[in-house]
Amino acid sequence: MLKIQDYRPQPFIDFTQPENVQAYQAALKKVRAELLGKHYPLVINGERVDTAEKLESINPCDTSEVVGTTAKATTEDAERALDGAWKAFETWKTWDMDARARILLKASALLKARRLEACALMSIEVGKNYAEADVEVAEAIDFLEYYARSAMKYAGFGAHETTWFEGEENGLMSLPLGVGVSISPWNFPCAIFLGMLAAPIVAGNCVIAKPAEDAGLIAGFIADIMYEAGLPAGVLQFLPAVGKDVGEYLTTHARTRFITFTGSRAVGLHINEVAAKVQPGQKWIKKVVLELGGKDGMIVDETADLDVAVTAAVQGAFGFNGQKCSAMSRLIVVDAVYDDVVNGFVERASRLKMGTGEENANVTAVVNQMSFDKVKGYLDLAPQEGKVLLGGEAPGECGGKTGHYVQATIVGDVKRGARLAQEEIFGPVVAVIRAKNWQDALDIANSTEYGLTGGVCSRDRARLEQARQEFEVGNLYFNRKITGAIVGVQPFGGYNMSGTDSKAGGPDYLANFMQLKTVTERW
Ligand SMILES: NC(=O)c1ccc[n+]([C@@H]2O[C@H](COP(=O)([O-])OP(=O)(O)OC[C@H]3O[C@@H](n4cnc5c(N)ncnc54)[C@H](O)[C@@H]3O)[C@@H](O)[C@H]2O)c1
Ligand SMILES: N[C@@H](CCC=O)C(=O)O
Repeated sequence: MLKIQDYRPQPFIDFTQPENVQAYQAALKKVRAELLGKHYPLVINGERVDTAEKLESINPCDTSEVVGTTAKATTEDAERALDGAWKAFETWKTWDMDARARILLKASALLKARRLEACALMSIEVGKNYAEADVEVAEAIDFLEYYARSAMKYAGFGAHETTWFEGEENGLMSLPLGVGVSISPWNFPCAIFLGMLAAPIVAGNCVIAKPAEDAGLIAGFIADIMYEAGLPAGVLQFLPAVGKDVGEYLTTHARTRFITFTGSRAVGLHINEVAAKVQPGQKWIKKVVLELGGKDGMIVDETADLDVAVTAAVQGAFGFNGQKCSAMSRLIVVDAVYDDVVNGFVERASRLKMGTGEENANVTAVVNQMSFDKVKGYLDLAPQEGKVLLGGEAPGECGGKTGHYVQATIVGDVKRGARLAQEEIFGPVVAVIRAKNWQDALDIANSTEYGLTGGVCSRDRARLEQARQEFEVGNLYFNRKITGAIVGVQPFGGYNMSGTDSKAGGPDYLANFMQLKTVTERW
C-alpha cells in the first residue's frame, strides 16, 4: 500500500498578489519562446510517429496565430495503437495497484513543477484567463492525486467485503477491462483529458487517448508528463485525430472494450448508439461512460441575499465565456425580486473586460469559427425570444486582434420553452426567466432534458431541502456559483441527457473501468 498523506485538493493561486501575476507573465514568455510552434507527433507503443497531415491549433483570441500542430492519426494508426495497447495490457494488468498509482503520483509532481507553463499554454491555445487556467491545472493535479489513492481500495482479493460462509473462502476482486478509448473535449483540455486517461490506466487498463482537435498542444504536453512519469510503452497511446473519422473508427471497433467520452450530447448519443452494435468477432458488451452537455439553471428567490446571488450569477455564467458544461445559462428569478436581481446582474456583468487570455481578460474569445457562428446564431435569435439587456454583439475583433470575440450577453424575460432557454449555447449568453413563485421556479429549472448542474440562492430552509430532493441535477449548489467542482469535494457528473452520472473525481469513479470477479474456494 502507498505510504502517503491523505488527499487534499490543490490550493488555487492568488492572482491579487502581484508576484503571482508576474510569475504567470514569465510563464507566458517561456511558453511563447519554447512551446509555440511546437509539433506533437502521435505516440504509439512508446514511439513518436509522424503523419503526412497535421492538425493546427489556432489562438482563438488572435486567429492569425497558429499556436502549434499535432500529427493527425489515420485509421491505420488507430489499428496499430489497438494492437500495441492489447499487447501492453498483458503486462500492465499484472502490475501491483500501488506501483501503477506511483506513476500517477510522479506525474502529479512533474505537473506541479510545470503548473504555470501548462496554464500559460492554455491561455494561448484556448483563451483561458489566469484564474480559469489555474483552476483547471489544479484540477488535473487533483485527479492524479485522488485516483492514485482511490486505486488502493480496489487492490487485492479481499478488497471488497463479502459475507463469511462456513467451509469456504469467498472473495470479490476488481479487474481491469482491457483496452479503451478516451475521447475528450477542448474546453478542459488539460484536466478532463488527463483525468479520463489516468483513471482507467491506474485501474490496470490501456488507453488510446484522442484529444480534441482544437487543443492538441496541451494534450501533448500532458501526455509527455505521463511518459516521463514512467508509463510503459503501449499503456497510453497518444492519438490526436479527427473525431468523426478516427474517433468513430475506434468507438465502433470490435477490439475496443470501453469508451470514456466527454463532449456534446449529439456526439455522445451517437457514440452510445454505435457502440451498442456488436461487431463481427466482438467478445463483450462495450462499457460506455458519457459526460455530456448541460442547460444549467440557477434559481433566485425573494429570501436570497441578492448580492450573493448576483456574484454567483456573474461567476457561473461568464467564467471562461460560459464555455463550461456547468455554466449558468438560465437565471430563474421569482417575480418579487426579478428587477433587483436582473439590474444587479446586468450592472455587474457590464464591468467585465473583453480581451485575450494572455491579458487576463474576463471575457475572451470563444474557441473556434464553428462555435462563433453557433453563438452568433443565438444572438440573432435573442431579440425575438426576449429583451437584450446587455451585449448581443459578436464583434469578431478586440484590441486590434481578429478573434472569435462575443460580448457577454444577458437576455431578459425569456420564456421557459424558448430555444435560448432549452438549448446548450456554450458561450457567454444567459437567458433570464421570470418565475411566478418558488414552486414555479423549481418547475422551470426542471423543464429541460439536461440535468448537470443547478443552483438555488435562498435563505428558506424548507425550499433548500425541497430542492435537495427534487432539483434534477447531478451537481446542486446552494448560495454560490454552480461551476468549479473540486475533485473529491464535489464529485462531478450529470443525469438525464447530461450523461451517465459517472462522477469524475468521486469515490467510485474507478469502478467504471473495472469488472468484478467472485472467487469461491471450498476447503
Ligand atoms: N459533462 C461534462 O463533464 C462535460 C465536461 C466538458 C465538456 N462537456 C461538453 O462538451 C461539449 C464541448 O466540447 P466539444 O465541442 O469538444 O464536444 P464534441 O462532442 O464536439 O467533441 C468531443 C470529442 O469528440 C470527438 N468526436 C467528434 N465526433 C466524434 C465521433 N463521431 N466519434 C467519436 N468521437 C468524436 C471530438 O473530436 C472531440 O475529441 C459541450 O457540450 C460541453 O457541455 C461536458
Ligand atoms: N467540472 C467543471 C465543468 C466541466 C465542464 O465543462 C465545473 O465543475 O465547472
